[in-house]
Amino acid sequence: MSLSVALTKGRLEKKTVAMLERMGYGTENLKDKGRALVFEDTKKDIRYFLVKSNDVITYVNHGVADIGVVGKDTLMERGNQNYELLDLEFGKCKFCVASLPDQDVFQKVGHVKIGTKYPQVAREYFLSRGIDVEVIKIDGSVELAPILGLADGIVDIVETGTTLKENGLVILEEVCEISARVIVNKASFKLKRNEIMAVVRDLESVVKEDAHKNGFEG
Ligand SMILES: Nc1ncnc2c1ncn2[C@@H]1O[C@H](COP(=O)(O)OP(=O)(O)OP(=O)(O)O)[C@@H](O)[C@H]1O
Ligand SMILES: O=P(O)(O)OC[C@H]1O[C@H](OP(=O)(O)OP(=O)(O)O)[C@H](O)[C@@H]1O
Repeated sequence: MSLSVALTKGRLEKKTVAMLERMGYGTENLKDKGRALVFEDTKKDIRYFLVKSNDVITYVNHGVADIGVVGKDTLMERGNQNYELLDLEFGKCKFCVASLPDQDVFQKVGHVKIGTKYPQVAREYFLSRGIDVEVIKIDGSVELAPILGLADGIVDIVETGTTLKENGLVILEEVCEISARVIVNKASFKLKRNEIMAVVRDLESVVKEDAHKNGFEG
């Protein structure tokens, strides 16, 4: 049975395609893509869609894609109704709470205002800390919010730390680690278990090879 796979375009795209290539899959169409959005694997009975991260989850939720590759950040924000079968160990970054150095939101009396692209994650984190929070949804350049006084602090993704540093913000707490994950629609997993597991095992063998190379194993 053929498989449909939704891939996150943008930051995760290159590494995902490189991984498929190392698995011996036919990635020519994905690499030479022009403006196309659907790509047939030239060796396997698989078609790929390249979409934004939130849409990966939507396509997998609806079973239009059997498998999805998406960041843990997006899964945490949306909530996951699919199986999360594998950590691909790339696209690594962290969710952090940050602020200006003299505005530690964890020391503030009364409610704190947090600017973020991830309102659900921010709300849950502050509630778990027993802090009364007002979350302000921002679509980008989140670091501006405390600088301009829109919020006391932010919850955002930190990779190298450069954006925080260049804007004079500091990390107050690390919320959790993020990386790219493989999700599978539950009904698809019943109907196409063998085909899906073959892909997941191929992905896993590349992940393990890298872990071995990096000296994290054996
Ligand atoms: N420095 C980083 N900033 C943001 N995301 C990162 C970073 N490093 C890795 N990632 C991962 O890459 C995924 C895709 O990020 P990308 O910026 O391409 O798309 P996006 O978050 O949907 O943003 P946009 O709305 O601008 O398309 C994120 O969901 C996250 O898992
Ligand atoms: O720690 P760093 O390596 O500096 O990366 C983190 C930055 O990258 C992301 O922003 P993005 O580039 O997606 O732009 P955006 O602000 O428009 O979301 C994220 O929201 C941080 O601002």
